[in-house]
Amino acid sequence: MGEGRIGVIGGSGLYGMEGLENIREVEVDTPFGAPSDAYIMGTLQDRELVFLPRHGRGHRIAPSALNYRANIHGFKQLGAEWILSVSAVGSMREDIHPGDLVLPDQFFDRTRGRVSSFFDQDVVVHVTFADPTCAALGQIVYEAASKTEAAVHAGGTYICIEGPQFSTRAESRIYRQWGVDVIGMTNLPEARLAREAELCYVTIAMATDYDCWHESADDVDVEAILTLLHRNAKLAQDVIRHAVPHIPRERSCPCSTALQYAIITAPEMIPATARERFELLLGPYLT
Ligand SMILES: CSC[C@H]1O[C@H](OP(=O)(O)O)[C@H](O)[C@@H]1O
Ligand SMILES: Nc1ncnc2[nH]cnc12
Repeated sequence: MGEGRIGVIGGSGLYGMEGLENIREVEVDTPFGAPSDAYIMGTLQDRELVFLPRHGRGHRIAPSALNYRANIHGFKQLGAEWILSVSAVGSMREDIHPGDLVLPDQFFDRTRGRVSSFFDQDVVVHVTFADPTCAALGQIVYEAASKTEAAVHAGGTYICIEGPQFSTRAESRIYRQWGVDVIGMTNLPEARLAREAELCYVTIAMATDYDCWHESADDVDVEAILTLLHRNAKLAQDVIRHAVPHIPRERSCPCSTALQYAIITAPEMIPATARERFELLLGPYLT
């Protein structure tokens, strides 16, 4: 049983969480290396919140260089069970306007060789990932987002590109033909690792631009994204504030038992070193 804490990952433009009380900064070490920064812990409406700026304070780490495993393992160590992941995304649909909120429920992988599993040696684990986000948490976030002034789009496919460059026009047009809804560079490895860590994961995506497919909008650039995000960082925090009181302290969704039937390696073949490395994740299943 976890401690019912709520994790928040701040993306581009969101490097802190206002309104937290009893704030402390916690450095975490993991078997997978160092997270992006110290975690900020505090209480919000009587719930314990754990905040991490994905790219580190000052936005120092590029999407391909992020240690996604360390970031997610750190949340798990600190007792987070739910993760609200805030991200800037490009809109791939005319009716998703810059400034709108999108709650993607599918991902499509266009990254190359990112480390996206904890289980890289000694233990083989295959988690179910057909529905990569937590439906229960998604519903709570949808209701919370609907209380803000922003237009909210429930569901959709987030295509995760390698970056750090934005897409070419040809890529952008082809992605649209594939039927994706938003584009970003960070959320798929996080969602995979959150599932392996049995954490509930939901993306709160903030559309900042029309990438480069749109005939009358400007091609995406960082300046435009950051202008919108600084204006709208409060919006993401409002969604979180509305969601927090409705997030249950106990979970009954399938995310919480994702590893139950996923470990295929014979237990007697798992060496002591691996048992130690994966203790936090596999401990309950390897007794
Ligand atoms: C600042 S533009 C590109 C950058 O923004 C998104 O970041 P995040 O997902 O952390 O909000 C996108 O994925 C890129 O990393
Ligand atoms: N157009 C875009 N492509 C990739 N990541 C983004 N983040 C925000 N806008 C983006």
